[in-house]
Amino acid sequence: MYYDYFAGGAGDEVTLRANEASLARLALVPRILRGSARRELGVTLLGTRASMPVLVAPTAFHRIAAPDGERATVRAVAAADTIMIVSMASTVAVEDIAAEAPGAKLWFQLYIQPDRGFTEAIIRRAEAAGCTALVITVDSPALGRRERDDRNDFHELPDGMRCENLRIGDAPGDVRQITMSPEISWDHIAWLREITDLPIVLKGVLHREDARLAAEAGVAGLLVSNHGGRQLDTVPATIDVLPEIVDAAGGLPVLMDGGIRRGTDVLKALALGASAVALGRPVVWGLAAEGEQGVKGVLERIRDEVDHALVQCGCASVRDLDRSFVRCHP
Ligand SMILES: Cc1cc2nc3c(=O)[nH]c(=O)nc-3n(C[C@H](O)[C@H](O)[C@H](O)COP(=O)(O)O)c2cc1C
Ligand SMILES: CCCCCCC(=O)C(=O)O
Repeated sequence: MYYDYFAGGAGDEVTLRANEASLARLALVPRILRGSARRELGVTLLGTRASMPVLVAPTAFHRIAAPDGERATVRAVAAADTIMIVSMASTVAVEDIAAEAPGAKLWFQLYIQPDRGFTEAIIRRAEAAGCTALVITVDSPALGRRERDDRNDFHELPDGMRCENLRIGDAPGDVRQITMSPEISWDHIAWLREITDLPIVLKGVLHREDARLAAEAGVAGLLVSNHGGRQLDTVPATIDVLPEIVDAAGGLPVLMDGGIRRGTDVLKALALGASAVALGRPVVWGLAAEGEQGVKGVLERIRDEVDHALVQCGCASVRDLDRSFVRCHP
């Protein structure tokens, strides 16, 4: 049941499969004879330095995967010196995640709740915990139809686990439910810009017109995402829309997630204009297999693969990549 929750997607899982399949269809075209002994993998995103262009995407309910849950994840992410986007649906409170690894680089993912006062209170908690950006998930006006969860009747967390960022009191049951609201609009983004100084990233952008509107709305960045194929099934693979979103975004930093499994996938996304990518399920698999060590293993393996793919492509830095490094297989 829990494996299905983490692994699964919406509907027939067409988009879930497409994310990896579209990346696999692209070929890398390396350059030669550009001698350089060392590679620079680091990137600066919205003022936060990450040691590599690979972030940890927000994923819910880590305590289902490992007893320590998000505490183990954040220790591993801090050791890797990259950014963890803490899910609003984490099973450890954002304050406790921050306290577990002082200095960890945290961004906070938010589902805007219909109750603006409650939404604002959550943002204040994220700010006070030291999160340096807000990632607003905008692909969820309703929860995706996840048929694996329906078949397994998985609709509640196990006893003793809650979405701790929605707690409103000390009793075990004093926790609100997350509402995915169809009423969220651009007005809410304007309101968020009024109430917080944190840079805002919109997560779940797939349409180029929305990229243009987002730039107009004054957000700081975009995350091209289809929620790992878990929201509307049959939407495009993220890598397939990335270039047109980059072109429409008016110079905003554009991140991407969905199907990134190898260093070569990271290079393809960067070559097509992403400033960085984020990993969802691979982090959960590392956590479930070996807790903190498992997440460290996933992050160090992908760092090594990015470095190896860069040297093979004749690049000294992730900034050397451009669209000429990628072709679609005939
Ligand atoms: C188990 C699971 C839980 C997720 N929880 C959240 C969440 O709480 N908030 C959110 O914005 N996205 C959530 N996502 C989507 C991820 O942030 C990300 O977009 C996706 O996993 C990337 O695809 P990948 O798993 O192929 O790497 C979740 C994804 C998975 C697999
Ligand atoms: C109604 C609670 C949903 C939790 C959100 C987790 C999530 O985004 C996911 O993809 O699962």
